[in-house]
Amino acid sequence: MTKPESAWFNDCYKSILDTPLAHWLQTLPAQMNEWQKSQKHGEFDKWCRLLAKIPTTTPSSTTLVDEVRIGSADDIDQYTQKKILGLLQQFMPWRKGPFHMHGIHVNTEWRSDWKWDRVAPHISPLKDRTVLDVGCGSGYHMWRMLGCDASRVVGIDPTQLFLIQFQAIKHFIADNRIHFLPLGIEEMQPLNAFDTVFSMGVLYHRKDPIQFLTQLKHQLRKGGELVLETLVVDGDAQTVLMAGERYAQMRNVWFLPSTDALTVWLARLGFENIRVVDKNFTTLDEQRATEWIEGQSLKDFLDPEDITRTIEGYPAPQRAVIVANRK
Ligand SMILES: Nc1ncnc2c1ncn2[C@@H]1O[C@H](C[S@+](CC[C@H]([NH3+])C(=O)[O-])CC(=O)[O-])[C@@H](O)[C@H]1O
Repeated sequence: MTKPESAWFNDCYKSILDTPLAHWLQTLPAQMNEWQKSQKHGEFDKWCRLLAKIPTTTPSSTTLVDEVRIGSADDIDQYTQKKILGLLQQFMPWRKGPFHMHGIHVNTEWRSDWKWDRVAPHISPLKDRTVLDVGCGSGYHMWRMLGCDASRVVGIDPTQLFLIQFQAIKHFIADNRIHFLPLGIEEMQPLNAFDTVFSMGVLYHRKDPIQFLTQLKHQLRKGGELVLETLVVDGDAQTVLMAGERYAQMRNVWFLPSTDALTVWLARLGFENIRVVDKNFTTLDEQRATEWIEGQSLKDFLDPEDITRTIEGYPAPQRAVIVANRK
């Protein structure tokens, strides 16, 4: 029997035939076959069996424009709603959202819609653009990109539970313009093809941020737009914070540049028209513990005496959005 992920990947291949991404087919199918053979998470097949149990419904409406909302509670009976809820709970922790499905509110750790509201006014209209979201998490922002009429949205993220969360949402929205591939950016061939590349919340997780930005550039066509969102610190063009073992309890945080330093990096790497369009301290309302995650959230990672500092004594999380074009 065909594995569910084979069907997902095949749909993706079909949807990029005869598009500016067609040359990806030179490497992608072999790479995903290899992934299936040797990289699948121990729980992956179990998650797929749970996914297959999600009832098929006929949503009365779907909106992706101001929020991600699929159908209403009235479209289904209470038993079906409980069944969907129970299955979605199996895919916890749900970090990026929120999602509304048939009256179920997946109240995620993050209000990712607030980030989108800070980003969206400053970018080129996505209508008819081919878009890549690097480090897409559950795919929340991908749905919002589709809501802006992008012609194709591809998300990559190596965390396999997020692929499952994405497919759980896609179960309710059959749309062949949107695909998630369980890859890290470093595994992608340089496609030089996307009109817009988003990378939100990833740069600080990369040990070599210069290489990372170069990899993002090589996914864009000439003139294409990079939308970069990352943790920053105050300071001049020479200021970059390298955290110690942990930053706000996260182990895998490397470089937090100032926006001026980031602008220098981008200019040196061959970007132009570089604009810092937003800067914002993450609030305790935007990232908080809910019933959809197990464990702690931002409040527990800040100094209880002074929330302008992390528990380790660094400046509290401040995020910037930078938009630039590939020369
Ligand atoms: N090498 C890699 N290549 C691609 N993705 C990666 C890599 N390494 C880690 N990730 C993925 O990058 C995402 C970062 S979260 C941002 C989500 C969304 N964009 C958001 O803006 O809310 C931010 C955070 O929670 O700190 C995770 O989903 C990782 O699996």
